[in-house]
Amino acid sequence: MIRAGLPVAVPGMRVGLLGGSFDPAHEGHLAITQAAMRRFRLDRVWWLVSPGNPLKARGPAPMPERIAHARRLLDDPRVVVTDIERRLGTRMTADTIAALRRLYPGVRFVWLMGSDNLVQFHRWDRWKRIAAAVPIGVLARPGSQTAARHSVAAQAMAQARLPQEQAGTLALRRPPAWVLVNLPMSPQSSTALRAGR
Ligand SMILES: Nc1ncnc2c1ncn2[C@@H]1O[C@H](COP(=O)(O)OP(=O)(O)OP(=O)(O)O)[C@@H](O)[C@H]1O
Ligand SMILES: O=C(O)c1ccc[n+]([C@@H]2O[C@H](COP(=O)([O-])O)[C@@H](O)[C@H]2O)c1
Repeated sequence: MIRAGLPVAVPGMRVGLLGGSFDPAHEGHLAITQAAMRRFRLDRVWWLVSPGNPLKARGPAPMPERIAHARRLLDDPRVVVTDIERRLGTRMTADTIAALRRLYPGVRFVWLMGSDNLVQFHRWDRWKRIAAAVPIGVLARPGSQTAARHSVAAQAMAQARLPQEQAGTLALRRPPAWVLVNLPMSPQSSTALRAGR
């Protein structure tokens, strides 16, 4: 599939989707991206730089600034920084995923998130539809693993959880399917960077 301004992917390719504000991008994003590629056997990871998280009151820095910084930080041609949500006009993840599945038939998408996001995943718009549409790879983030394991979404999706040893099959699983993997964790956050810490 080739459409101006959108990343290229061919059927069968395994593509991880890391949505985020990236305000700014940091070592934590790099660490989970590398871990996701390795553990979930992904061919690519797309950083979906969000026009604005629907649950965050504060508006982020301008998109071109966030994208330029993310690209400067990256040194891996398998990772693509994209403003695809702005181009598609989607803001809710459920809509973004539906649009991507239409645009890229046969591509194996996996939604990626830090474990802090699993804690509040049940508050996302149509979260069950997201879980029914794509496998989900959750990456441990300091301070949130226990809450993530006991979260509303984790409990509701308990039957669909894979053991870590099967993480490599995630992209080929019929959703709902999810796994929480441990990794050498990064304490970095955009909030801390914005505060100059
Ligand atoms: N250090 C980290 N470890 C694990 N996951 C992370 C880490 N930093 C960010 N993530 C994950 O990356 C995705 C995008 O995160 P985001 O761009 O909001 O960064 P953030 O550091 O969480 O920002 P903020 O501090 O502004 O909330 C989310 O799924 C988040 O859980
Ligand atoms: O769709 C939703 O309701 C929704 C609610 C909260 C967060 N998200 C998405 O989750 C991703 C991580 O957001 P953030 O701001 O924590 O980086 C990003 O792609 C957001 O658009 C999506």
